[in-house]
Amino acid sequence: MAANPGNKIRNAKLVLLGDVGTGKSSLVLRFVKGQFVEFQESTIGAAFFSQTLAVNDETVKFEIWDTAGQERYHSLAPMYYRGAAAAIVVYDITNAASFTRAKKWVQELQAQGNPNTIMALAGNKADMVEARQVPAEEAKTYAQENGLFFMETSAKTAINVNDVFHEIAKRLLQGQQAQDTPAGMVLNQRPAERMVSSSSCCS
Ligand SMILES: Nc1nc2c(ncn2[C@@H]2O[C@H](COP(=O)(O)OP(=O)(O)OP(=O)(O)O)[C@@H](O)[C@H]2O)c(=O)[nH]1
Repeated sequence: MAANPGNKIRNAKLVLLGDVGTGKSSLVLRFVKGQFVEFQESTIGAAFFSQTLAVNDETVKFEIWDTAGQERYHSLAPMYYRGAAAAIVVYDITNAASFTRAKKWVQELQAQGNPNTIMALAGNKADMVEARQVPAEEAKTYAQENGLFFMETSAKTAINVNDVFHEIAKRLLQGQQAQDTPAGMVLNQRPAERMVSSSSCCS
């Protein structure tokens, strides 16, 4: 649904974390540009994107940091998750080690991050069920026990990709109503847009 002109735009910093090759960049590319590439290059450092999403008559402008999964960039991660309103921790359903890594990211966020950060767990590559190593039920239980919401996604087929961002936007807006100044969000008064702006840099 398109937002009304003159509605509020809420800026929200969002970070993607997860093991190398789990599909973080691919999820962002799918969400921001509606595209998928089979041979997505590994991220160096981090890449920045922005995308707006309308929920009812309100608009969230996501400022997205897509971090590099390679271990050598681990020490940079706090720069990106600090002050984030939301985090998507990504694993690959065909790679059990990436689920173990995802749990470590959750632990780190819980220990170092902002307690108000909305956390999503995305089991990506859901189109590859024949190679599944992580049962959906196991991830769902883990997410419930740790205060995350969980979805299996596919950047390739687009299944649940917009839904993850939409659910985050909804929760951010609900949180906004409950709290006057939630961390990581800035309130602006600007004309409404629906998924209209996108940009990237720094990859
Ligand atoms: N089949 C399938 N392949 C995917 C999916 N998402 C990503 N890939 C592929 O997985 C590989 C890695 O994807 P990336 O998006 O680069 O993964 P990343 O997590 O950003 O990797 P780093 O930047 O190295 O941390 C690429 O070859 C993608 O085409 C998916 O949903 N399904």
